[in-house]
Amino acid sequence: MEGGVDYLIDERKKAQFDVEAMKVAWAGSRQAFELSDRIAKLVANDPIFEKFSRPMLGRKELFKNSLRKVAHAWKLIIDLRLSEEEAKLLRHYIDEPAYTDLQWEMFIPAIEGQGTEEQKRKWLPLARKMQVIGSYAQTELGHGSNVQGLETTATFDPQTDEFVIHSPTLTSSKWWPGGTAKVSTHAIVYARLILDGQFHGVHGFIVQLRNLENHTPLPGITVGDIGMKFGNGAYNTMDNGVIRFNHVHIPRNQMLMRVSQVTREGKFVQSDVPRQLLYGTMVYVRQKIVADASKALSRAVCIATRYSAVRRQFGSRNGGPEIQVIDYKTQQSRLFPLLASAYAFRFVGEWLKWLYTDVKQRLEANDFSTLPEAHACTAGLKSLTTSATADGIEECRKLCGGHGYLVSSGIPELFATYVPACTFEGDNVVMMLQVARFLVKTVSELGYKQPVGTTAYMRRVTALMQSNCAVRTAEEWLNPGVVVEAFEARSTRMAVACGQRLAKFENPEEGFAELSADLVEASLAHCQVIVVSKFVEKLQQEIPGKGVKRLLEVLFYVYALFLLHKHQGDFLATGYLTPKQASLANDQLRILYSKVRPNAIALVDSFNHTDHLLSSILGRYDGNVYPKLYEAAFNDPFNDSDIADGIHQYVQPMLRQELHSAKL
Ligand SMILES: CCCCCCCCCCC/C=C/C(=O)SCCNC(=O)CCNC(=O)[C@H](O)C(C)(C)COP(=O)(O)OP(=O)(O)OC[C@H]1O[C@@H](n2cnc3c(N)ncnc32)[C@H](O)[C@@H]1OP(=O)(O)O
Ligand SMILES: Cc1cc2nc3c(=O)[nH]c(=O)nc-3n(C[C@H](O)[C@H](O)[C@H](O)COP(=O)(O)OP(=O)(O)OC[C@H]3O[C@@H](n4cnc5c(N)ncnc54)[C@H](O)[C@@H]3O)c2cc1C
Repeated sequence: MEGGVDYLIDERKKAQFDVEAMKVAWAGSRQAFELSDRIAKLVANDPIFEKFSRPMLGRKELFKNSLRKVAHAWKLIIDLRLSEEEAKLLRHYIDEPAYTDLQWEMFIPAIEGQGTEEQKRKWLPLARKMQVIGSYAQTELGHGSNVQGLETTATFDPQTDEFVIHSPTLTSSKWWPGGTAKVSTHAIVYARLILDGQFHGVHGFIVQLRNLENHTPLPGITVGDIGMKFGNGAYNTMDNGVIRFNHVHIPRNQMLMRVSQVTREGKFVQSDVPRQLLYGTMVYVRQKIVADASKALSRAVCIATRYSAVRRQFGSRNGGPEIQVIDYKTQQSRLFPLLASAYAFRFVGEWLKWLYTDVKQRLEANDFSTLPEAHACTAGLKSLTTSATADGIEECRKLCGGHGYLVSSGIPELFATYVPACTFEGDNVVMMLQVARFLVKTVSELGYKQPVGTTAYMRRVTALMQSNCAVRTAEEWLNPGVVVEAFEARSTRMAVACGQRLAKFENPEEGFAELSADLVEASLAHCQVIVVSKFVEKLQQEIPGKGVKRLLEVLFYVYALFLLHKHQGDFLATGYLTPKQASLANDQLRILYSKVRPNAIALVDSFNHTDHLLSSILGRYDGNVYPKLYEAAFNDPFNDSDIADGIHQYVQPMLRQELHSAKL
């Protein structure tokens, strides 16, 4: 803290709950809290992990610096004997997209999920020791969302017992795989399997890209970087690559063969494992992305909340201080729902992790029954949480006024790094359409099949379609059962209405395409039911610490009633609510904001973000914003000299009316 002064001390004194206990509730357990706190401090205190200067670096310098950080981190992992969990936290706190994300979150999981026991025995130890570095090369220049449309071919050659990997067209060039352009030695390449001239679907193949001795690309492989991406630092620490294969031979045993096999004779064998397991890595990463959303949103909210308490604007009386902008109701109505969303996403992420672990165990035991539900949940929640987080970060920038636009606010880089999460691992609209397929199927089977899991509420379809909300006062909205029922009724009604309209089409696919915008809205409504219900389930657990549960209840109502207010068109159009009830919900929301207000700073302190992670002058823990902004401006290398390069050459001739004779 700057000179020991805490400019937010009075704000912190207002807290009505035990902040230390809330930190534990946010982390999930005391052990989780202590672990992440230790790793966060390890990173914050290590000068190699400095990141404030990142946006000022050119691409090559930025990339080299990122390689240095990864190497240093790996050395720490070995020297300090960090566990896999600690190593993951280390990567999170270093906060820099790098090839290791692909190694640990895609290459290794792909082999774990789609490889045979023999393949796992061979490749996993090498990958876990970083003796091979792998990436995930699925997307191509011409196709990303449509995986079945990929053009790269893997043709079996029975003479040599090899597959020949080839890029037959320009659009078949692999395009985007992270870590590939400059680093990875291997990639899981998704390609159309061709046996004896016959196409057998898209499969994953382990392809070596570079020579392990001198790192040069192997013969037949053309590889490079796809170019600068959005933002300056941001995702540009990652070497997203383009790869072109010219008849590259790989051994037959490098096709990932858990789902299907190719025999020595070149016969295709489809095992009992469903083909969808080929998409299993994406299910895993989507679940991780949901868990990550609350981390990103909480960072932006922490910055905007602290700055809103520091910033004063208008309303001075008798020469006294002006009003803190956090006290404006408009500021609260934009900021506090985001604060509540960060908590909501944290808890739904925790639940989704549990769901994924359960599905993974079942898959290992060849029980595939819960895979469709896991796919719909991960796809839908990935879409909901990343869209809301990306929009939320941008809202936080606006909440910080002009200073939010400065790189030193920490928000522009956070936004630029985060926003591709709406696209990668499945475009958010395409993902919601997957949920829609699942919902339509569930609704069409309601007459004879009991929905289970997250759609179980639709068992009460008759009641949810017929009964209406009974709320008569704003106070009556403070009932979790009433709130959840409203979300369930709206979702059921939207899904059933879509089902009824779809039934009028002769061709169901045509109907699906025609109604897709409505189906996306119905899917969002269903995903909101999941988030709201999981928040309630969290509140039903024991949550220790003075005032902690009460504050979380307040945040639950803020989250749910804000959504209700935002989507009141749906709630009214489906007939579950009256305009009066929607208006009472909004009245309650204002009361809730005043309950959040004294606790706002303590609630963002509970995220336990270090100043290093926030990398934000506006979000500093001590609130010492203005002197630090001023200092940072004059520390900018652009201010090294009063006379910038080019002034004498281009400005002075103009001032002197001598441009005609100047050398431009
Ligand atoms: C932010 C930091 C977090 C930390 C994590 C680290 C991050 C690492 C860095 C990430 C970098 C980014 C990497 C990438 O982007 S990799 C590329 C990702 N690509 C995609 O996501 C492509 C999206 N497209 C698809 O998933 C599919 O093609 C799509 C589902 C859209 C359509 O596929 P297809 O045409 O084959 O399928 P159908 O619609 O006909 O469905 C057939 C049936 O299969 C079911 N299905 C589909 N997907 C899955 C799945 N993943 N799991 C299980 N089941 C699935 C589908 O429901 C159909 O079922 P039914 O027949 O029963 O209806
Ligand atoms: C930063 C970043 C990192 C990435 N890393 C990797 C990686 O490591 N490995 C890898 O393989 N890939 C990677 N990708 C690629 C990523 O997975 C794809 O970009 C993503 O899946 C979206 O596919 P697309 O680009 O084909 O988009 P498109 O599908 O072309 O989307 C374009 C537009 O069309 C719409 N659209 C598409 N299909 C439909 C439909 N059926 N119905 C309605 N609307 C539709 C979309 O909503 C969108 O608005 C990365 C991408 C980014 C941005």
